[in-house]
Amino acid sequence: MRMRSSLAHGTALFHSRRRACWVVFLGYRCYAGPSLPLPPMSGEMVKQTIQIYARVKPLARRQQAGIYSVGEDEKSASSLEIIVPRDLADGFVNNKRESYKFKFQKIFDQEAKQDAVFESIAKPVAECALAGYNGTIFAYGQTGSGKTFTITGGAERYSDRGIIPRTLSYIFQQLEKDSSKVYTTHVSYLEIYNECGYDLLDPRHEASRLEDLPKVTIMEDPDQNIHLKNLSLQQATNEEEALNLLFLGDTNRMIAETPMNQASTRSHCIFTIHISSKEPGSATIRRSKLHLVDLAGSERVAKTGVGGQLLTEAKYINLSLHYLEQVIIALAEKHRSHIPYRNSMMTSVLRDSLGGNCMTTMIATLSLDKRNIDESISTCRFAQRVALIKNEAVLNEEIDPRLMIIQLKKVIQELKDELAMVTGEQRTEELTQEELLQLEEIIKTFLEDPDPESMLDVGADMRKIKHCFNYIKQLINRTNIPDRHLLSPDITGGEDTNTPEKKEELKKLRDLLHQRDNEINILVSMLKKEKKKAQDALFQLNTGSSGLAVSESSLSISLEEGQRPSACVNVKDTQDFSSSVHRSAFLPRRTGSGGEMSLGRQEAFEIFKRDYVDSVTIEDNKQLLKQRFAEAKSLGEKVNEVRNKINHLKGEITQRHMQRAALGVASPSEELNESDPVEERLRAQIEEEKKSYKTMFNRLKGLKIEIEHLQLLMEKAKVKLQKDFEVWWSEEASNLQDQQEKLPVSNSASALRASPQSLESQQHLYANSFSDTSRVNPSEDRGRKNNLSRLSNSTSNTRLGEQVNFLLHSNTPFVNEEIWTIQKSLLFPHLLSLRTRNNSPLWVCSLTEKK
Ligand SMILES: Nc1ncnc2c1ncn2[C@@H]1O[C@H](COP(=O)(O)OP(=O)(O)OP(=O)(O)O)[C@@H](O)[C@H]1O
Repeated sequence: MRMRSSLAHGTALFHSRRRACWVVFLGYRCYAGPSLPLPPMSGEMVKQTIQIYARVKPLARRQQAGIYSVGEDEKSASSLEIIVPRDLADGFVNNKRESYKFKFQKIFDQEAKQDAVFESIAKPVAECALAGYNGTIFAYGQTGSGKTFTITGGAERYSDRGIIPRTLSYIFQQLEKDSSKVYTTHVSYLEIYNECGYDLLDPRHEASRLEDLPKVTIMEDPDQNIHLKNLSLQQATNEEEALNLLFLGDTNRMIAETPMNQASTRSHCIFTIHISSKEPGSATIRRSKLHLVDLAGSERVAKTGVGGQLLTEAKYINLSLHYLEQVIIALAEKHRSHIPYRNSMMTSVLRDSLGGNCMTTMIATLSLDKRNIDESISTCRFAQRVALIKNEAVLNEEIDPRLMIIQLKKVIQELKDELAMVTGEQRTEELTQEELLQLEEIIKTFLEDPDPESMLDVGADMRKIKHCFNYIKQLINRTNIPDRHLLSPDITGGEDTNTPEKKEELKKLRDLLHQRDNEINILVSMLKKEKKKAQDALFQLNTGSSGLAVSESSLSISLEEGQRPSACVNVKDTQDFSSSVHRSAFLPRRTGSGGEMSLGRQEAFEIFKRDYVDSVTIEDNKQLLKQRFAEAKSLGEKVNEVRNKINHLKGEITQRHMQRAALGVASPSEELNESDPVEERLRAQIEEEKKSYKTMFNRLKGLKIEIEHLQLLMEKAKVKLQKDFEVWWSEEASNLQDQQEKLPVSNSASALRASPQSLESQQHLYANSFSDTSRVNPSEDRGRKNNLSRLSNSTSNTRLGEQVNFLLHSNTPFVNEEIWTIQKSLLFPHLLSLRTRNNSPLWVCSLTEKK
């Protein structure tokens, strides 16, 4: 005999758990009630015979030769036919018959899975337990026929979980779903070994010898209710906790090794799930128990070939199973008044499950190989007798005595109060502090309730009624008096305002109200005025700036408005030429978003950038940066390649190791430590790759630094460019202004009177005039020419041509000699600036490209 290894986790969990009451009431009366449990208040009775099922353990192929067959009859019950082979028929079973037929609710053949067994057998019983009925499922069969496998499950696969874990899981799932009731669940795990009971959830189980453990004993009260002393009930609030307890109990379970079965359980085990449920606020509690029983093997002692301790065990097991059979036989006989439950502990404990308040199901586990055929037939016969037993399950409802007492006390008090009121008898004693507080709470709730139908119910106690009136009166006086002055006559009922003083006061208040109204009106109109003013100012500001924008985009001679009113008069289409160009149009103008440039200025900036002295450096750097980026990218790819290669080579070495190890196993003579040339080569290759990896990696690092540096340089250059542009822009603007001030009015006026030429010839002229800009560096020159051609191309009307033509060919002294170039103002196509040799701007034109 040996104990299964202890489970540290389970034990720890167990120790922290609160121990339940030491006495458990079996039967439908509660375990935790007063010393004399109350009878069930109500209950729907369910009468049914014990349901019997058979499960056939999978056999080895060679044993499967036509020993049994499974069929279904017209009532959809299953029948099992066991055919006794001729060589066995002469034996002790029955030497005349060769075939035995048994009926079951259902037969689970060899291939039946655990989930199917649970669905058909355990689920309905679990549902009954949840509804408040007791239930029992017990497995009966010879050693090794699959009782433990069916009830607890196999340890190998998750899918092998048996009825207990699946039932726990199902029950907790259902409890979670049902929020209408408050449920409490406890479990107990009893082991009956050699007619003694042990608590499998007792934490001392592992540490002590079995003999030293307190035995679970049966006690019977005068009402023949069974109580189990020393069996603990452990609360399990969820599936995990319940499974831990099951696991702990299984670990503690006694097992012995017999020649027939190396891990045969030699004890009866009863795992019980206790469920109680109560609707919130209700005094009715439902309590039910679900016993899941794994009986010890039913084989005959002679066959097991054991002796000593095991023989004693076998005797006890057989004895208790014999008593179980006695009980079953007695129950099956209709007129037997005495049922010998007390003969064994197991029958005492399962008393309710056998012919009592319980829905009971039996699973006959069968091992239908030749060797066990007689045992299987015995099991089936036993099952047939069990099927005759009728049980009467009732809904286990009871009233919680504590709640019942509270409720009854309340009723008595109410009746007393009513009586006192009817008889006119006055209760003289003062209301207690607690009662007063309660009343105040009730009044508050009543006053706050918006429902006009709500009632103030304080019972028939006159003291309470009086107190309520007083309290409400005080409340009204205290809280409402000051406010009543402000109430309208309708609300106050008009009565209070009738006195001359109150009328006076009311008048004063109304005047005050009127005065305040006036004040508010004045303030509002002031506010409106201010708002309008602000809007006007804002509007003016906006139109002012849009005026600038208009002047900027229009073409006119660069003179102040009013100074040269005739400037545009001579031009054909006055709509296209504005008469003025405001000086500020040329000044650096920031838009609302701060650093953004206006369109013209932006274009100027673009061209300035192109002609900028450092632009070559910037461009070079940009190219270099691009180059470096490309280089870094390809280098990065190469580095990755090399790394992959190294990893691959390493993998090859590992494979090589494995091959060599396998070789070493196959032929131990081969020396594994001997150096491997293939591996050597692979290692050399890795070294090479590592070297190149390192070089490339370093180069990549260098490149990264270089790129960062170049980026920094670019950033700096950008800032410098922007600054230079700003300087140039403002210089340009101030020069222009000076120039405008000095300019003789007649020049421009006469210029505009000059005869127009064709656009083509004008373009030609521009080109010529720019062709001898020898002092300008070639790139600048190219830029200007481009700008010029852009300008000419974009100007499809002849007006611009007319003006420029005049400037170039008129007899004014600066024309031909003085004009050096159409320079910077060409930076943006809307502006033209004629410059003299000393680079001072003469004219600035703004043009609109209207077609
Ligand atoms: N339906 C089944 N499918 C697969 N394996 C099974 C089945 N039934 C039983 N077994 C295997 O047979 C062996 C014995 O089963 P089990 O321990 O459940 O028998 P038992 O009736 O509980 O024996 P005992 O009476 O000695 O406790 C176990 O290894 C179990 O895994």
